Amino acid sequence: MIEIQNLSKIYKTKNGEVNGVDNVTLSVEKGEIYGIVGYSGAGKSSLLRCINLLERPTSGHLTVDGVDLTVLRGEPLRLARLKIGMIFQHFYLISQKTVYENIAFALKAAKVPAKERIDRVEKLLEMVGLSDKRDVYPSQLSGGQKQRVAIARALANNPKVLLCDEATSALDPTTTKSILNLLKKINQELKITIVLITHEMNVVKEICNRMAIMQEGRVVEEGAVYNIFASPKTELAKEFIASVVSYDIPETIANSCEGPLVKVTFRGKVAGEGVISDTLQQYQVKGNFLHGSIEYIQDLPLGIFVMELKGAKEEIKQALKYIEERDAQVEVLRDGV
Ligand SMILES: Nc1ncnc2c1ncn2[C@@H]1O[C@H](COP(=O)(O)OP(=O)(O)OP(=O)(O)O)[C@@H](O)[C@H]1O
Repeated sequence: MIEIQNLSKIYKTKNGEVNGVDNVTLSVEKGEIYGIVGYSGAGKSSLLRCINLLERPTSGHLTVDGVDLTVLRGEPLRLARLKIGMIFQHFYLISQKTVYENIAFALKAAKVPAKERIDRVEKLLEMVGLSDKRDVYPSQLSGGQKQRVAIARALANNPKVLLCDEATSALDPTTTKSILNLLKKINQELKITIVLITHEMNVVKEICNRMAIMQEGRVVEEGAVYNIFASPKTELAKEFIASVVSYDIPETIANSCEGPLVKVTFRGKVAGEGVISDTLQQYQVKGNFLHGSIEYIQDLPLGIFVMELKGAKEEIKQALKYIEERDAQVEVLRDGV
């Protein structure tokens, strides 16, 4: 649905050139929810804004639904942009207009006849769960409700793609969850492809299928969210994952361990097969659990356990071999003393 090839965005400032996006290549498939994460200044907004040409890329290629947007200008570009909705952290609703008028405004701009507008706005309000707020002004709404109005407005012209710029960053955790559920519903029911940028890894874990991690304008890691959580390659990916699930053992605890410290990772249904208890039953080994959890990413379990193993060296070796044979990943974090 979105093909980005060698895309760069260079800003010219008084103090010289700044590389907002540096030679990024990635593709977003039709119907997926794609997350782009990175710290402040990584280039997320610049990249997102290039997708609908709010920023014109300095070089590179960009197609959305088969259309090369970079060659369009004027009316053809305006029409192509109608197929790309966008929502923002700070909603950007028109304060002097009611909820109804805010949404109808997007339809009016697209020259939808007045009669059709009424029906369409009613449907959109129902979709985002705000039919009862039709005639109130934005100042009378909570942050979550304002974002729902912004989502309805972004969907007004039946876009194929929805771009979300830190859409939940100004919301509390409960409201964030409800907005993420709404985005999931929109993705599934309306088959809209979603690209979101965020600095919160839990947002990506909650709803994205695939993701890219950006740093200094470049994509440093990319792939299925599950795979990145299960085996991150870069230090940056590990840092972002640690902000959601951390398996660090305090130094004092690690130092008091005599046996080897191992991290065992179970992917998918293996997580529920009781591999560790089978191992401890079959071998003369004791396991001292120091950390452990089963996370659910896109409803697929990912189990990670850190434990100290106690027993004879050979017996521990055999036990670890057995765990690996049962399709789990074993990483020895520290040898025993
Ligand atoms: N209009 C602009 N003019 C000059 N430099 C810019 C402009 N917009 C962004 N930049 C620079 O481009 C780089 C990437 O910024 P960008 O806003 O895309 O990052 P970000 O990851 O979205 O960060 P944040 O989460 O803080 O918004 C930064 O160094 C920033 O200072």
